[in-house]
Amino acid sequence: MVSKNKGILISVKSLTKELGGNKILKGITFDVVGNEILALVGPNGAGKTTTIRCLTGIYNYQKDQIIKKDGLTIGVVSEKDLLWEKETGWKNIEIFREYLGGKLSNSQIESYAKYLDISEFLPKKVHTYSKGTRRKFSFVLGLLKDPELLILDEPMSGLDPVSRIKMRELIFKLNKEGKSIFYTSHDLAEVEKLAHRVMLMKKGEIELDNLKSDILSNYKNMEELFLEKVGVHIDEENNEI
Ligand SMILES: Nc1ncnc2c1ncn2[C@@H]1O[C@H](COP(=O)(O)OP(=O)(O)OP(=O)(O)O)[C@@H](O)[C@H]1O
Repeated sequence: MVSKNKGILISVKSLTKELGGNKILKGITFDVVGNEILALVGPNGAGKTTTIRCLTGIYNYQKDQIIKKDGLTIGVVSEKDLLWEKETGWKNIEIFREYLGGKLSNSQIESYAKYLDISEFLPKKVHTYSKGTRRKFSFVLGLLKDPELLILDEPMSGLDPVSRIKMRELIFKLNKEGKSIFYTSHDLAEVEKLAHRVMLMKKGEIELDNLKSDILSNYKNMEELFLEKVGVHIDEENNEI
């Protein structure tokens, strides 16, 4: 059923995180709202994965810095594919279902796998999967709980162009069905196509948080915004390396 709920799913308030004695997140504040595709972009090392690790509970945080809606179900696709290598795809599904709980039936899983062209791999052991197949398989695992919110860390990295288009269409479909998506990406053209709202993070701070439509009324494209916000000027005619 399509939910029109635009309420707040996660409220992040002045979130800080220190790792190895360095302040990685410097008091970031934002909301993840219902029925939205929210993209988090930013240079390498900005703190995107750290933010996701806090949201998904891999890193601890102060209770009042992240407040989740009661009963919120979250499906996660981490930056690294965390899979049982010596087991088959189906066995992985069984294990994750047991540990995380899962609502999806095997036939629903099959249909996602078929759409992403990986159903032939489900009976095979995970260590035989290519990088792209792993990514797609991890995405299917993220759907196991039929979650209200999907948190995806670079879900399309390593995917070929057709697979990217398919995953984008699948994310659109999941969003139309009522799911919210919070994801990180370095592919600004992709973000321009997929996201409703964009947050740009730099050195552990949120530099910009705006609707894509508003951004594109002020900038030629996401790349222009990104370069301005990270403070890079590229002279394309006299570009020296
Ligand atoms: N366990 C750790 N100990 C110390 N520093 C860490 C640790 N994990 C990450 N960092 C540092 O935290 C900063 C943010 O890292 P993070 O992985 O969140 O960035 P990111 O925006 O996801 O980068 P990328 O785009 O490269 O994936 C980096 O400077 C990184 O070196």
